[in-house]
Amino acid sequence: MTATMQRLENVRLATMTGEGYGLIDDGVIVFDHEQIHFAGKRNEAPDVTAEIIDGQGGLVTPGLIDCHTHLVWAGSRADEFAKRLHGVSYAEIAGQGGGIAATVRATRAASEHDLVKVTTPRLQALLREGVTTIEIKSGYGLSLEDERKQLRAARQLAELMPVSVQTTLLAAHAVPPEYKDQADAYIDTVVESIIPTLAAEGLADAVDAFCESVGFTPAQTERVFQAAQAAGIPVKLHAEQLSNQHGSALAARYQALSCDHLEYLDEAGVQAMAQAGTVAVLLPGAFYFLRETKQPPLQLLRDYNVPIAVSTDANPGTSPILSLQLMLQMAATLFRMTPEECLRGVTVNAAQALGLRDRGQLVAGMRADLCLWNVEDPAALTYQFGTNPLSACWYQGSRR
Ligand SMILES: O=C(O)CC[C@@H]1NC(=O)NC1=O
Ligand SMILES: [Fe+3]
Repeated sequence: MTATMQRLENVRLATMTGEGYGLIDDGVIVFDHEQIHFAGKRNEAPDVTAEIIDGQGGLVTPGLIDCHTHLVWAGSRADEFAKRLHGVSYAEIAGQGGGIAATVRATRAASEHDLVKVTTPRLQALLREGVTTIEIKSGYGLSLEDERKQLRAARQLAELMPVSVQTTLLAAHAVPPEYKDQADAYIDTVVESIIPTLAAEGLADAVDAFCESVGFTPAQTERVFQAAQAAGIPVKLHAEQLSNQHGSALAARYQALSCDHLEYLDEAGVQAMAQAGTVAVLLPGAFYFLRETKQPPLQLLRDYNVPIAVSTDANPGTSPILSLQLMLQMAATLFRMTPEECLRGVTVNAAQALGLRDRGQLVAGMRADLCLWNVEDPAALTYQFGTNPLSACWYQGSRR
């Protein structure tokens, strides 16, 4: 134990251990910059010299984890949003050079510094709501130089702000304009150059792909997985978002950390994910923004004990949403997840979706990333939105 020991008391702990909240009333949590040293009942707490913090009867959870974002991008698609509401179709907008291509053009034109600058307020919005770990994907560069630029910007944000960033290389997000109608040739570049080069530079903690009728085929996706495997990097997948490409079963064969979206996931895919220990990441923001109607198979995921995470999918096209607390509410209201499942979805299960075992629960030995909330019932974190009940947040034992 160190001189900077802190003892947060007079709180209720949502440890996120076991199946539900793992609640402990009249709790105490003892921590420093290195780790949590004790989380449990006051009468079992160690007698150590520490700075005492009165939690005033609030609720303590692990720091929140947003495990699926495209947070680094330049430009805006607000104009497309307006056009759609004026009756212009997606196809017309794409034909006018809109969609992901518009964000690719703007991101390619931005410098690494520009990307850090425009992403900072987005990240600040998420930190204000208690996010202490975030995953940030590339995927708007679609060339070695521009994918590198996005991932370097993501790494810089972790240096500049009190948050842990996991990067994901999503070069297989879309076919860039210079490879129009040559998807296989672009995948050649992705697997032969972009993945091995950026893996060697330590810029990618995971590799992802968009396996979809409007994205890449399962065969092209598998080539991406094989390149990631050769580079020793785990994979995840945008899967079954708009149709059933059986991408989840493919990802499970590569022990994917997670499969994400999953509105069109079938039982074979659920079974494969369960056997591989792959996490299901549900993205209610994109479901809502696209006015999707096909629900992810929540009961099947429960029946097969597939861990379920929830995330913002923050991106300029299908989920321009910078509130993880709103995702808790939407996951409950739109997908009918229970409040316990929702909170587990942004803590312990979100950590597993990123392959992280040192966070997401209030357990001795884990990181001291903590949120103190001005609520009594943990369900209030899922029930309400538009108000931020966060009283205090500690990142690696330091109050933010
Ligand atoms: O429209 C965008 O900018 C990204 C869309 C986003 N990417 C993906 O693979 N699925 C999505 O919903
Ligand atoms: Fe996404």
